[in-house]
Amino acid sequence: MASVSIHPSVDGGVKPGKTGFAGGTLTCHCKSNPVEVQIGSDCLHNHVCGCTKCSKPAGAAFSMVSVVTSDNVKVTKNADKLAVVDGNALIQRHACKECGVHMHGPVTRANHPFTGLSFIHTELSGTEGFAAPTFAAFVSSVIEGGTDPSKMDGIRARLNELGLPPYDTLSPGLMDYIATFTAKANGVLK
Ligand SMILES: N[C@@H](CCC(=O)N[C@@H](CSCO)C(=O)NCC(=O)O)C(=O)O
Ligand SMILES: [Zn+2]
Ligand SMILES: [Zn+2]
Repeated sequence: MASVSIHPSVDGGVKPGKTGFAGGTLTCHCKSNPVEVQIGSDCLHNHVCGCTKCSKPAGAAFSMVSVVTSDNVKVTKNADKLAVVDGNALIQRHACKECGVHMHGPVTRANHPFTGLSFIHTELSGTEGFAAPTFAAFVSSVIEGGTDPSKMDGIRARLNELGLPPYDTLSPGLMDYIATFTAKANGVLK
């Protein structure tokens, strides 16, 4: 079963984060003049994501992605190498123009439940300690990325084995958070 590569950071088992971890520096894959992004806090809601938009390491079926508040994200080196992948997307993924790695993805859209958060890939940090992923999101979306549908049972079984419950959107907690935000915005809930 371990033959399915979910993501290199979890394929050998999910490693727990360090309590009180205060952040680290994310570095892109360029051999010279890499982009550096300082993260000033631990991450929240870390998960593996099967969607086609998040950047996945070569050979991996999933990305690993989490959020921090955007005030905890600072591009400290080679900011000129960054470009927004899709200006129309909710998550403004800033990728290195040379190596293609997604370095940070702020959400700035008005009146969205994720506004003020930035999506990051903590495996780009040389320092271990960021909070571990706790679930798998957009699992069925790996088919959109080219995975044979016949592999889905094995992929979901492997995710369960790793302790990453598979969902086809976000986790129930995050979906409830989004629905609560929408209900309040519509005046249905106080
Ligand atoms: N089936 C689509 C799903 C893409 C999608 O909605 N991705 C989510 C999760 S990304 C991290 O959890 C999302 O919120 N996207 C917003 C955005 O990408 O701006 C597919 O696979 O493409
Ligand atoms: Zn790069
Ligand atoms: Zn995604």
